[in-house]
Amino acid sequence: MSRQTTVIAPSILSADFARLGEEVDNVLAAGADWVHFDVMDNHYVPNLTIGPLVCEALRKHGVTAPIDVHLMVEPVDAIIPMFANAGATHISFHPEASRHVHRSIQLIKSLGCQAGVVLNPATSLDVLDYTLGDIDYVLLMSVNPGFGGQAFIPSTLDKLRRVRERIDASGRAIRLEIDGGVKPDNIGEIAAAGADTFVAGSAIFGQPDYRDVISRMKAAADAVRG
Ligand SMILES: O=C(CO)[C@@H](O)[C@H](O)COP(=O)(O)O
Ligand SMILES: [Fe+2]
Repeated sequence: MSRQTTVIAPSILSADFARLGEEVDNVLAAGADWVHFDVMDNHYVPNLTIGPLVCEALRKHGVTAPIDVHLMVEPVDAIIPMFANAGATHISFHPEASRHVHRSIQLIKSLGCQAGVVLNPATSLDVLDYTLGDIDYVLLMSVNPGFGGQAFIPSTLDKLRRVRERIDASGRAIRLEIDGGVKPDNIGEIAAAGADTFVAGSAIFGQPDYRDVISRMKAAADAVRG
C-alpha cells in the first residue's frame, strides 16, 4: 500500500480567536495542510470551545483546506450533521461518547465526510477490532483531551507503534493522526513510531514565524518517514 503523505494540522484552539480567519489564512499560507478544529462541550471534557457556526464562518471567509473536526462531545450523533453541513471534511469522535459506534461512523460517512475514531491515552485498542474496516483515520491522543498546551505522554509512542501495526495489517489506507504536545523536537520520534498526520496547536500558534515552524516540523517528520 502506498505511504500516506505527511499532514500538518494546526489546532486553532491556540489561535487568536479575535483574528481567527486571518490566523487560519496565515497557517495555510505557511504550509499547513489541514485545519484541526477542537470542539469541547463542558460535559465530555471540562472545557468549552467552538461550534458549527465557526466552521461555517471559516468556509464563508474562503478557507478551502480540509477542516478536521475533533468532537469532544457527548452524546455525539446529533452534532455530526451540524458539522458536515458547516463544511467539515473530516469528523472524529471518542467511542465512549457514542452509544453505537458503528452507527456514528456510518453517519459521518453518509454525510460525505471522512470518519475517525479517537483513542484517549488510557483507551484500549480493542475498539479497533470492529472499526478498522470502516474508518478513514485513527486519532491517537497523546494528552488527555480538553486543553491545548499539555506535555506529550511518552507511553503514546509504544501505543502508536501498535496502532501502526494494526493499520498495516488491515491493508486499508487509514491515516494515523497524533494529537497533543507535538513539537519540532519530538515530531521525529512520533513519525518514526508510525504517525503520518500531526496536530499541533501551541507549537505553531505560539511562534512568531508560522512558515519556519511548520517547515521544520514537516522536514523532521519526512526525514524519518522516507
Ligand atoms: O484535542 C486537543 C486537546 O484536547 C488538541 O487538539 C490540542 O488543542 C492540541 O494542542 P497542543 O497540545 O498541540 O498545544
Ligand atoms: Fe484535537
